[in-house]
Amino acid sequence: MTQRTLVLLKPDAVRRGLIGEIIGRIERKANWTISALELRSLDQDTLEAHYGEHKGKPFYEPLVAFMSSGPIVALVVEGERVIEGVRQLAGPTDPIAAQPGSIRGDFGTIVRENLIHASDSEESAERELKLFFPGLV
Ligand SMILES: Nc1ncnc2c1ncn2[C@@H]1O[C@@H]2COP(=O)(O)O[C@H]2[C@H]1O
Repeated sequence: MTQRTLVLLKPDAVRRGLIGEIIGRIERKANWTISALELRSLDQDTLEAHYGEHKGKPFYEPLVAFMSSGPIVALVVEGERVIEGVRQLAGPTDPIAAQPGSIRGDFGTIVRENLIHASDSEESAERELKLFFPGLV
């Protein structure tokens, strides 16, 4: 089942010099392809659209502030079962609960600053890819 997913390397990953480390882990999985990649800063509209489901939750405002605190790297990754696969590489949301060996488990301690976002379903991937890479066919 070939899929596409949106991956974001969050501002903490960029600040800490972990772009290569994290992208390397994605590249080393067999048969996946990075088909788009961009370093950019996120505006408020994009963040509101991306995190709309969390609006009103206590962590929403600090999350949006964090995500606009520096550049992120946005990637499109394609391949067999890539949606589930990248989320396995990332580990669970809370880096302390994440297994060592996963990206969050190896590098994170803070729930908000958990290094990486990856679409959680085909529906989310479709919506998020349109938002971040509107020119994608
Ligand atoms: N309880 C929480 N406290 C702080 N940040 C959170 C909490 N739950 C989720 N988040 C952040 O909200 C983000 C939602 O998208 P992600 O799963 O990529 O990563 C999540 C964390 O960065």
